[in-house]
Amino acid sequence: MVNETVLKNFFKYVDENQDHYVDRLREAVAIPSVSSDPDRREDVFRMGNWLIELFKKLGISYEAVDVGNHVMSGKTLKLPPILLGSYGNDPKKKTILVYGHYDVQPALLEDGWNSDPWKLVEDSTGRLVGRGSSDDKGPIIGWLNAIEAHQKIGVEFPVNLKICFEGMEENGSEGLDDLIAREADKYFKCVDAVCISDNYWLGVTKPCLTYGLRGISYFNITVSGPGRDLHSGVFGGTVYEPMTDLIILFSKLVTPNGKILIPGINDDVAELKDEEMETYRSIEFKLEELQSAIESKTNIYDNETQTLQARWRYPSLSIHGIEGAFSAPGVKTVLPCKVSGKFSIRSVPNMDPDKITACVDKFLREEFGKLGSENKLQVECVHGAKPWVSSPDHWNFVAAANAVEKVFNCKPDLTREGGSIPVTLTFQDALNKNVLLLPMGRGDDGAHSTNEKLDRHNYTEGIKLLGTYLHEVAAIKST
Ligand SMILES: C[C@H](N)C(=O)N[C@@H](Cc1c[nH]cn1)C(=O)O
Ligand SMILES: [Zn+2]
Ligand SMILES: [Zn+2]
Repeated sequence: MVNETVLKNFFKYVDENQDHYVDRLREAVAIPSVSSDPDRREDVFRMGNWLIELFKKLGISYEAVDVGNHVMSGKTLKLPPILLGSYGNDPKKKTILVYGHYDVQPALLEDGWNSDPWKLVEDSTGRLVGRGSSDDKGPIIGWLNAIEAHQKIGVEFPVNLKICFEGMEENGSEGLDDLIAREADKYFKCVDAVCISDNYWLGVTKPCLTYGLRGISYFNITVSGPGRDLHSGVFGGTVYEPMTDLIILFSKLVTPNGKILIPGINDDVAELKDEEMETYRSIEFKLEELQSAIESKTNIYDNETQTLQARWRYPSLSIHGIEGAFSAPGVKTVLPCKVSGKFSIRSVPNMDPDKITACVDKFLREEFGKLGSENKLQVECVHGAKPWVSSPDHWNFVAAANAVEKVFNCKPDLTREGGSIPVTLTFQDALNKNVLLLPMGRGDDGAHSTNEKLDRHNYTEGIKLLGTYLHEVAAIKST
């Protein structure tokens, strides 16, 4: 049984120290730890060091594992350290592994932010706006705040905690799978279950536990031809233009209503069974919540079930951008000599990353051949991760559901997630343990988008939720 007095004191302490936690998040957001930008790599290291200082303050023993180098945009860069922390080592207690990431997506004021993305600001409704607030700095700091609160109220921590924080999640989690394989029987040996707080509620009111993720295959397709950028007046009409070829290729990938046109891609999608249909009926989700999150009525489907299915159990293809293309304001009449188009495919059971790459490569080469262009095409899958679906019946999920009831006074929805957290399946397979996704933020947080936020309420209740989950884990029979 969980000691209710302990929880009451813990909740009270968290409530009374909210501003301290917000200040801590503010410090973290101020470090622009963008893993996909070579010029920001030092900041990713700075963020790792910031966490190490907090580990030291909280008495968490740690190792900052150097996982070597990688090449990005032609530059050899050091990979940020993977932080492995241990808090407690009592053989009578369960051991929970928590994972999160300290890198973030890029953000520029001119993308449409209402304030500097690296300065956490709180609006009048308690929205804490700043890059990484929800994805994933709020949640990772949430675990550490929960430890600190226990120390301050003088309460024994209910479990042994193993921590794995990486700085490359938004850029393919390089080095992590190998480290987990190496450490499965060492650092990760005593782990009883895994908890990841790195996704979002479905809507804005109801907490959820998540048991599925889509996979991702991220592609770069480069079309090159002329030896340098050219004047379109002087050379336009006389040369094969890389941008024209690329746009034609892009136009062949997907229809406006999301149907992927690459032969073979949809072949392995798991069949929809009656039991799965049942799972959509009980979920509290309204199209209005989606429309509010996307700030428009540009949704493809006019009902909730099809919308959820499109997000969770069918693949999607999104076009993200073109490197090398002129994008600044003004009228530059350039003809770019080399452009790289970026798109990704979110995959679902039973799709396989290698087969996806083979289908994409074959299709693009065939379509490029049809253009009769003298330019060159290069197709590269930058990173690929498999989808993941697990069973929410495990004690790990039951403990989390109990915690949701204690903190939010309601039963959580059981959801799948449209996004990807590549390491989830790795942990499940390498450690042979249950993995639970326990989100802190709301569906309208705008992760990866402009004006990303984490509501103060979600942050503070989230700290309580993570701590209470650990108490529930300690109290539950784990057979
Ligand atoms: C759900 C998680 N917070 C997240 O945002 N994951 C990213 C992972 C990724 C893969 N390539 C680049 N980023 C995502 O789903 O896009
Ligand atoms: Zn993310
Ligand atoms: Zn994330």
